[in-house]
Amino acid sequence: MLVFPNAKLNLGLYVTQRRPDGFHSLESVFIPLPWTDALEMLPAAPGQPTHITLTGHPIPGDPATNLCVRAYELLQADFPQLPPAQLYLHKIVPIGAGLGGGSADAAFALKAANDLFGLSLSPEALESYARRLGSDCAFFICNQPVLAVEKGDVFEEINLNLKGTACVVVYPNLHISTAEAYARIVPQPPKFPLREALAQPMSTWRETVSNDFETALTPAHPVLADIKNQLYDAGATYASLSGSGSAVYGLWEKGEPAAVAWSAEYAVWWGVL
Ligand SMILES: C[C@@](CO)(OP(=O)(O)O)[C@H](O)COP(=O)(O)OP(=O)(O)OC[C@H]1O[C@@H](n2ccc(N)nc2=O)[C@H](O)[C@@H]1O
Ligand SMILES: Nc1ncnc2c1ncn2[C@@H]1O[C@H](COP(=O)(O)OP(=O)(O)O)[C@@H](O)[C@H]1O
Repeated sequence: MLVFPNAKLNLGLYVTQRRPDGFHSLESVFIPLPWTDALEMLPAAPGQPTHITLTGHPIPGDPATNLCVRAYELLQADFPQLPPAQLYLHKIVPIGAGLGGGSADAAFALKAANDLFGLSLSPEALESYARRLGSDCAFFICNQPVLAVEKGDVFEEINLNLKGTACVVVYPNLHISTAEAYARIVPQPPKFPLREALAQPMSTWRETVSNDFETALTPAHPVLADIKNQLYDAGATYASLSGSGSAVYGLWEKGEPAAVAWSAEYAVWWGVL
């Protein structure tokens, strides 16, 4: 079974509270971004253990602890009938970019195992496995725009239609660890409630929708502000850091992005949402 785990963008991100478990409560709207990896899952050859073959961007860490393998093993613990699996992951989405790529791979591995081996798990059951793998992993089970609260793993519906919006995402080849990014934040309530702000025309978001990580990380990484300014110069209606960075995106409510000569060291995706 071949699936294409997609990235996500955060529209607004407010870190509101430090929780007793050391994690943080947040408020953010997650939307799917059609920048994808490719993940294939099939039963392993007879006598072979579960194994992952990795191509594309190198992924830090031991392949045996790759999030796709961990997702599969989590299901195997509850469904001993699952055979060893052979996984192939071609990594395209930048890592440590605030695009949730690793979480997407894990969520799509859960969904692929469910379909391939007929486990008949509901979306809610898959979400509870996903929550055990990462805070933003559960989003990728239903993979539609939501207002995320708590640890980013509890969702409220939001009426937001960005279909047809042009989008440019720029990753400046800067790996920012999510844990370190959270450590730089002083939690506080949002200045403008996110749901209400996003209900207004996109042209107002520049003044009302922000990302606490962008404020905290830009002084140490001025390249983030440079990219954002270039996106606005190219006509973006709204531009922001995604998640804990370092990818910065622009959205065009109408029209097309003007051409920008991005550094050859950057990874750039553009398309329509
Ligand atoms: C910041 C966000 C916003 O969408 O996205 P990314 O920038 O990673 O894409 C997410 O909260 C990232 O979620 P995820 O990447 O799944 O984080 P996890 O693996 O669960 O946690 C990594 C580390 O981030 C911190 N963490 C994460 C989530 C949260 N609500 N509070 C936290 O304090 C903890 O220090 C944790 O050890
Ligand atoms: N399949 C995977 N793809 C990406 N990262 C993975 C994967 N499996 C494990 N990881 C680990 O997860 C970390 C965070 O990855 P990622 O989800 O891309 O970050 P972010 O959500 O900040 O963009 C990486 O540094 C890597 O060590």
